[in-house]
Amino acid sequence: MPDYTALAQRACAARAAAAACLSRNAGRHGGGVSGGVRASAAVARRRALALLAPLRRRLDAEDERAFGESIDRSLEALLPVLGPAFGLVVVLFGFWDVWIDPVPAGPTLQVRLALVLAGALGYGRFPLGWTVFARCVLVYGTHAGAMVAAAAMLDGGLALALPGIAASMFPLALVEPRPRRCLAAILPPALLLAALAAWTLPPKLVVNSLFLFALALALACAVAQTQGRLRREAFLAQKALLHAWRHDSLSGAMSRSYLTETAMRDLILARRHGRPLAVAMLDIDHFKRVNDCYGHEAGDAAIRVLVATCNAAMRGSDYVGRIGGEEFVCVMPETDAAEALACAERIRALVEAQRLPVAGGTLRFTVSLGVCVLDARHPDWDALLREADGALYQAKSGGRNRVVLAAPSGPVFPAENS
Ligand SMILES: Nc1nc2c(ncn2[C@@H]2O[C@H](COP(=O)(O)OP(=O)(O)OP(=O)(O)O)[C@@H](O)[C@H]2O)c(=O)[nH]1
Repeated sequence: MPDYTALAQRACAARAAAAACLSRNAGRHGGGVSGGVRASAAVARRRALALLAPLRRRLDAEDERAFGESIDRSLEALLPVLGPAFGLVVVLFGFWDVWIDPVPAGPTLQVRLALVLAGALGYGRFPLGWTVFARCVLVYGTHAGAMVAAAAMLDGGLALALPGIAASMFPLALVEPRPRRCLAAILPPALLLAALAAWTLPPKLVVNSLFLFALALALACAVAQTQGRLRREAFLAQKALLHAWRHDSLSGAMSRSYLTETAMRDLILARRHGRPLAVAMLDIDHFKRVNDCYGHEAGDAAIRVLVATCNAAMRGSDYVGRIGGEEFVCVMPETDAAEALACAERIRALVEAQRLPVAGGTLRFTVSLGVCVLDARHPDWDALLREADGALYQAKSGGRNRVVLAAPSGPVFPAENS
């Protein structure tokens, strides 16, 4: 029976300690009214952040890095197309200069051409070799800068060209959805615009132009933010799909298709470099009995334990995949027959030593393994697997709970208690 009096006394003491701590903090931060104002500001900030949460889709650090790399890859592919298209538009706007004011149209065309040519260095990876983001800043900065500078050379041209200059921010916001980076690219031509507007336009027009530009900038940032959120969601969905395709949902082992794809690549590499590669095909012994005696949940638990055991017994570069109900294949690159047999025996012994608490008792089970090492007799992955399957069949028919090497004179590891 709990001592309720003692519990109540402890609760009162805890409340008093918390109140003392709060009043100490209030004193430290100015206390009184200003402490209260600060607390409500913090609450308001928390509420605002909660409201904005759907817009601020956050990924963990690893996903954010992979997401950034995917954005960089798409930028890398788009820059050689969008960059020259933007450059062409900037140069063709020379006709607009002629229409607005033919006198300075020659010099404005020279400015446009010079800046576009300078920016063209960033269209491809060469000759600068900069990161794609740095090249994006160079291309956008010079091209938008050319529009700003040429418009400023015309009488009242900056105010007239403002919609065109502002519109150029939106394609950027679509291809670079990370708002800070987007802003970093927009900032240099925006500062140029502010400086030249202040210099060439009457004060009212300066205020008007800057206000409209700020409005367009805010909209472009909102586009980048929304685009970023949508693309992050698409990135996560794609990652989940890929994971589901690559892994068995029950055991976490590789799926059959992903295992085959990965193993075929390793097999080609092993053959090319003359390196050894071994596979072990394994199958739980009398698994039907496990299911019948302890139920399917216990059978599922045995499958998960088997995969965890394989992963624990193998090197980090080895991998295991599920190719059937209770049939698995371990692939061991850079592994010769002796090492593969030792690893397979380790798996067999570890599984045999397991005691799995399940409903209705403690489950013990064993596995049989057929090991095969890649050699000239195996033209492809299927041939290697066929031979490992043959060795597994021998292990089963030889009494189960054992390892057999797929070679006529290959060593066999009989189980101690089989
Ligand atoms: N619990 C569970 N059972 C499965 C799963 N996949 C296949 N099985 C069962 O695995 C059993 C396979 O039995 P068999 O192919 O007859 O082989 P076995 O009883 O292991 O006998 P041997 O392989 O000859 O030792 C069947 O009863 C399947 O229902 C699974 O994901 N979970």
